[in-house]
Parts: sequence; structure tokens; C-alpha cells
Amino acid sequence: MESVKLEKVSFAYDVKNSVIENINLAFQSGTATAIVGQNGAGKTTTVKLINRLLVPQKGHVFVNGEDTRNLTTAKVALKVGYSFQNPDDQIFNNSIRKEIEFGPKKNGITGEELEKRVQYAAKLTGLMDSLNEHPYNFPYSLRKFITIASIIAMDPDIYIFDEPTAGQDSVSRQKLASIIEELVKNNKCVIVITHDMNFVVENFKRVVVLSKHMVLRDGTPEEIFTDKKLMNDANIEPAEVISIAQRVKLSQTPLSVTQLVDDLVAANGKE
Ligand SMILES: Nc1ncnc2c1ncn2[C@@H]1O[C@H](COP(=O)(O)OP(=O)(O)OP(=O)(O)O)[C@@H](O)[C@H]1O
Repeated sequence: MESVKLEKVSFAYDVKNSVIENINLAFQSGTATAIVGQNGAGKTTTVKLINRLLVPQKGHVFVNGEDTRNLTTAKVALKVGYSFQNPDDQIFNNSIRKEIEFGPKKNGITGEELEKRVQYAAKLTGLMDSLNEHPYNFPYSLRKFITIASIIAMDPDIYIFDEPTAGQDSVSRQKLASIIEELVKNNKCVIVITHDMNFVVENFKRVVVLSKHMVLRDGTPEEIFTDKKLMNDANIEPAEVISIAQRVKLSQTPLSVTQLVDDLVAANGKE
């Protein structure tokens, strides 16, 4: 099912400078999509149009088939969970449990159902043993998981993560990948803004490239990262595994380190 649809959407913060021009995009349930593009390409603006923090000057944004113009931002927030680029813009409670409970409680969830949601969100984000801790006892990178847990506890249909891997080590990156996989398995629509092309190739089948106010390309990681002109035009770096494969002239396009190693071994004719 189509969870999000942007139809001929244009947006400008001020009349002279258009940020988004006539964009058409659709995101399905049960899928994960990466949105990439250079600084200022309009990625965050696009997702703020999806969760109605912004309303387009032209065109329409549909969430689960409803035009967001006819909905309040609070109503859209029940359907679209948004983890901000900076977790500190989001966290305001003095314990992780309170932070996770806040959204569901505000929407009337109590008792067993509330506890079930807290447990599920905490388990998925690795916060089970830390529920009574103060969020600021955690480093910045791990505070991102607190905001993600708060969204999971709301159980929205659509999840937007803005730069989730920024400053994350490999264990946390793996945890993020597992969270996205679990959400997709549960038929959620996941949209991730990122500059981390290594994370993109390993975890996404669809990549949307934004550049110069528009969608420059919408395709698979193989299609995007093997198109040097596209990457040049969009000013994005290729994923390392693909760069290495091209450098040693491999005919395959590996999407993970394991696959790269396998391809290299095969190319050298060794077991
Ligand atoms: N509140 C605002 N008021 C005016 N201009 C803004 C505002 N927010 C963003 N912009 C401008 O809109 C353009 C797109 O910004 P946006 O944050 O959507 O890009 P982005 O692709 O998410 O960039 P980054 O990768 O740096 O986060 C930029 O030129 C930015 O300066």
C-alpha cells in the first residue's frame, strides 16, 4: 500500500528561493528508502513536508491516502514518526522510560498496552536495562536510540529517521540496520535521510537522490552508485565497497564487505 505520496509538490521558505520544485514521490508500506543528496539539497525539507511540519505552496502530500492539508500536524504525527537529526531537539523527560512513555500516554494508551509498547521499543533499541536512567547519562550517539524508541512506542505507520548513523560506531550501525529490518518486516514504511553511503548500499534496495530542488534519480544502489555522472552531478560520494570494486575493475557490484571479498576471491580464481 502507498503510505506516502508527494504529488507535484513545490516549497520555498522565501518566495525567491525554491527548495523543492514539482516533486513526485511515493513510498510504500513494508519498504525502506534512503534519501541522499548534498548539504542543502532539500532532504530535511522533503520529510518535513511529509510529516506536515511544513505545508507545500503547490501540490499535495498524502499520508495513508489522506491529503495532509486537511489534517492537523498533531494528527499527521500519529501516522508519521520523525526522529530529528539532533536528538536533543526531541528529548525532554528525566528518564528514558518517561521519554518512551510520553507519546503513547498522551494518546490515551495506559496499563498493559503501554508497558507492552515500552518493552518492545526498549528491546528493539537495546535500552531494556537503562529505562530508569537519565537520558543525558547517555552519550549523544546513543540518545538517538532514545528518540527512536519513543517513536516505536507510538506505533506509527511511517518512520522517518534523519541522519541516524551520524557519530555511530559499528555496533550501533548494526542495531540501526536491525531496527529498520524489523520495521519493514512489520509492514512499516521507513524513510531514512543519510550522507552515509556505506550504510545505504548495505541496507536499502531503493535510493532517492535529491539535487537542485528535484529528484535527480530514484533507483537501486547498483544503479545509483555505478553512475559516475549522476554522483558527480549530485555531489555524492560512492560507497566504499563499490569504489574498491571499480578501482580493481571487478565486473560485479558488491553491496557489502563480505560480498566484495567473495567477488575478489572469485576474480582471483581462489576458493
Ligand atoms: N527554516 C528555514 N528557513 C530558511 N531556509 C531554510 C530553512 N531550513 C532550510 N533552509 C534552506 O533550504 C535549503 C534546503 O535545506 P534542507 O535542510 O532541506 O537540506 P538538506 O538536504 O536536509 O541538507 P543537510 O544535508 O545539510 O541537512 C537550504 O538552502 C537551507 O539553507
